[in-house]
Amino acid sequence: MTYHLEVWQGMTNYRRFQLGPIDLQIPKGMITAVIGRNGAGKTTMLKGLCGLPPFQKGKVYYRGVEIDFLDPTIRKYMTYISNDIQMYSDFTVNQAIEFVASLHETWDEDWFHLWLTKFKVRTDVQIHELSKGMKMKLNLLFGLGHQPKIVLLDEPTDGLDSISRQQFFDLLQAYIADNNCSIIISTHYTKDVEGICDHVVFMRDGQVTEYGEVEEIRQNYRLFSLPPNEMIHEREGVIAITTGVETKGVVLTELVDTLPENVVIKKPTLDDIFLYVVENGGDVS
Ligand SMILES: Nc1ncnc2c1ncn2[C@@H]1O[C@H](COP(=O)(O)OP(=O)(O)OP(=O)(O)O)[C@@H](O)[C@H]1O
Repeated sequence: MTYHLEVWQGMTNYRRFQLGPIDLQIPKGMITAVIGRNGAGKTTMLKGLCGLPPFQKGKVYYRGVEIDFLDPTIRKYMTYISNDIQMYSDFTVNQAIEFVASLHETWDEDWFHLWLTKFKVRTDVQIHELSKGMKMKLNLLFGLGHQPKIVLLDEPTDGLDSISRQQFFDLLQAYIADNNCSIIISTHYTKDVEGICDHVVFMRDGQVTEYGEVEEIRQNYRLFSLPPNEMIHEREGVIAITTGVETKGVVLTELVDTLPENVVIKKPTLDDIFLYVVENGGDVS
């Protein structure tokens, strides 16, 4: 299978931080969430994938062909959308639209205005007069207006209220359905992307600790809980945290039968897997 976007042995070294080596395959027509705590290396990896800047070592492929990050035409099919919005602050929204549209041959005027109207962004005001949420929505539309095939979004919903967040994801789902593209979203807030993403990449300390289809990963584990006085011994495949209220943890699905009979078993959410496996256990398998 040829994946839409692939990285082999991607590495970046800063003075106090090493990212990778990372191997990843990103499928087409899906949303992939990159989840990790602050400083895990999400931004460094997203930027490496689109060459802003490229990984210091390793190769990135688009539809099976190695990307040459010195080639400016990659900007036609790839976009990196940061949530650090400092754009054209004194322009009116209309002036900014005219400017951004002029930068792209493939700018889709109808699509852009459809979503501008849905998002109710005023166009006659200066950008600095817009609320943070409106700026973030406009920023997203600016990033997608030329209809790129690889969309990298760095913590796109940080600071958005729940309705704006929903609108944001509605747009992304409509976009992916129309464009058959790949969307990669980084976040440190798992609940944000639960139910939205099809694939997930968990990161910790500059490394990818787990990745794959969300449903498959959820099937690999079970969440268990016990009264707090019933301790459970952690061992390979079993991670538990005891609080005053209960002992709770995750277990590899194939080891469920080895737990005490009175455990309550549930299917874990992505958030459970992030908390127990990625952040606490590191590696249960
Ligand atoms: N240009 C740089 N020079 C030196 N160190 C850097 C540089 N950029 C990032 N780092 C370091 O690399 C590490 C990973 O940063 P990165 O921004 O990739 O993490 P992140 O997971 O996106 O974090 P956050 O969720 O806080 O945005 C951090 O320790 C950061 O200080």
